[in-house]
Amino acid sequence: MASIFQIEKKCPQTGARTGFLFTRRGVIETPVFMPVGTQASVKTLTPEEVSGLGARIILANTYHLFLRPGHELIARHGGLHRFMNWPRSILTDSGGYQVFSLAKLCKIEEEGARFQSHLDGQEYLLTPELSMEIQAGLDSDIRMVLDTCIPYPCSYDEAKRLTELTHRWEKRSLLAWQKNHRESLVFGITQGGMFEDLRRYSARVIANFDFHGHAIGGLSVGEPHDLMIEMLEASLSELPEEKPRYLMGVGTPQDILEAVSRGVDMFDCVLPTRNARRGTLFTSFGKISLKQSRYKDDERPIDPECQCYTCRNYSRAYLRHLFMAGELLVYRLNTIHNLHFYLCFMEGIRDAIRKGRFEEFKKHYYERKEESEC
Ligand SMILES: O=c1nc[nH]c2cc3[nH]c(NCCN4CCCCC4)nc3cc12
Repeated sequence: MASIFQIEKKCPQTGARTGFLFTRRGVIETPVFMPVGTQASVKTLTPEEVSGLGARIILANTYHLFLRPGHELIARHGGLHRFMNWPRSILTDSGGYQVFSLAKLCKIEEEGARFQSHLDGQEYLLTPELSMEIQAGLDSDIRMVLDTCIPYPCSYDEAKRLTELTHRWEKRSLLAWQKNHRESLVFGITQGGMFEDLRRYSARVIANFDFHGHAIGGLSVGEPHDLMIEMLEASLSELPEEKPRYLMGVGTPQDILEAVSRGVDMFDCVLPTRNARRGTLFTSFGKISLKQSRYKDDERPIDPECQCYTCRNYSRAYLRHLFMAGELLVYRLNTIHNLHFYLCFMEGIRDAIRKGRFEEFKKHYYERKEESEC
């Protein structure tokens, strides 16, 4: 498989590295955070605003778009890029996790995941082949194999059974992709539950298929932070360094920093966008919530060190007023700020690695993280 990933600089003290990921719709600097655009929209922002914040790849969900408006409609309208006016790269998750976390009465069978739509209760069978067909209709640039996301907690035997089923689904996914999807990239997903031996086993099996990149799945599913890191390390230890590693659904700035230190290149998480709509804002000194009355009369920006449009033009008092009044503008202003924070955080990580100062960057982050709120 042609190399679609080029490592630029490695941190001598940790596993952190910068690199470039090449899709047919552009070059992506890594480590990268992918804003989540589940239903063909990064909620409350236009594609121009998302691009203007520096995003070069977003995530969309196969499960949601299959159920509504349907991948065939989107295909008739020229594919997802045309449909949502986003010309840059799109990664589509395959639906396994959403079926596990959203659908009703989900039954995992050898053939696929049988579930009832959370929208209207209609029954579907999502197979590896159908998942690839949907992602082809969406015409996404990076397509994820169909996997089962193993719940937490889960017994060893059940985790082993679901991991081996996932491996069979991934083989079928890859065969389906090889048949008529070669214009895109295809990533495998490791599982293994919270068992170190299964994590290593799954990573070895997935690494032996011929994927462009490897995702670490089944984490950030409610497990303690330390267990997530332990399972991440076990998975990474068996994945080839020369291919991109993608930690699915992660995460907080701290989780991202710890995962970058261990050699993860790609991230996605709803936190910046979802928290924005809940009035929770990320800052260089921790998080603040507009629900707190202390901001009622506070003329300062969310974060005095932030240069985003929101921080250059609006006060905490104004944003809190909008939030308490239910004014829709606040969802946009908060999302602009939180996505700017995450994308700037990633640029800071890349810059620090390139300058050989990643350890210093990490130390500075932890020093500031618990600063008393300003
Ligand atoms: O194992 C997975 N396979 C396919 N997609 C996934 C997506 C995932 N997303 C997460 N976690 C998302 C956690 N997120 C944190 C912020 C609040 C909402 C939930 N784990 C995942 C595992 C998988």
